[in-house]
Amino acid sequence: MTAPLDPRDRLIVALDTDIGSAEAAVATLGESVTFYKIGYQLGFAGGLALAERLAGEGKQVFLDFKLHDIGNTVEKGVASLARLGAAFVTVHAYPQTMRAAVAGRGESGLRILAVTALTSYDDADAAEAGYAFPVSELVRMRAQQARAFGVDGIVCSAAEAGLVREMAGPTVSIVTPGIRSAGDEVGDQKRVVTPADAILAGADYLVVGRPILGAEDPRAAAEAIVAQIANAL
Ligand SMILES: O=C(O)c1cc(=O)[nH]c(=O)n1[C@@H]1O[C@H](COP(=O)(O)O)[C@@H](O)[C@H]1O
Repeated sequence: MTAPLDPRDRLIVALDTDIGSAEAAVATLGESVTFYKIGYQLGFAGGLALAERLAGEGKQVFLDFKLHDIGNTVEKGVASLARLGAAFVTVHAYPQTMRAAVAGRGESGLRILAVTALTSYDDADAAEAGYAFPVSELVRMRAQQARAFGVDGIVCSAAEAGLVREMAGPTVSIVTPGIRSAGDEVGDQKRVVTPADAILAGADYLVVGRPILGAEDPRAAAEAIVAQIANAL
């Protein structure tokens, strides 16, 4: 297991918002959050500078760009991202892409996370995308390949965390979005799990966006999730 010991460091808050709201959220969340995710919405609108600033201030940063392209482009792109000081970057879990990303990160310290099957997909969505087997099979196959290519972590639903641990081995980080507490709006997520159940299933990190940023008191919402993580450990 590579998981950090402090329950607080296992919560990754997804800053899916504009730059002004992201800066306000970071100020409001203060010491309650140590790890932030910057994806398409913020990354393409000033978020890279914020990523560098947060990393410089001692926060952990996860760049969620879900890269997928020809090997040369992925390798060079990851090498460029490695200079920003982030802890994680996502790529889609295709063999060429995973190999290239691992080559591109080199010894930089940036860790490659392979996205197996998006948490907004269920078996019907997988069938619509042309897969003749259930989502869990896709996750199983991709986790096994990720291990073979030396990928550092796996993104999946916590519903598959046990399966991923079995396939990907003891040292890979398991990162789980699709986290919802009882009563939360599910939105477009389909494979959702509560914070406590995600930890009990073996997740190392929980990615949470709207349930925190959309809460009346985001700091209290973050603290409540950290408490649920701590209780489940
Ligand atoms: O790579 C991700 O972070 C990711 C993978 C996945 O399968 N599902 C998923 O929801 N995510 C991201 O996790 C975050 C979840 O946000 P909320 O649904 O608002 O909690 C979003 O930023 C998604 O882009």
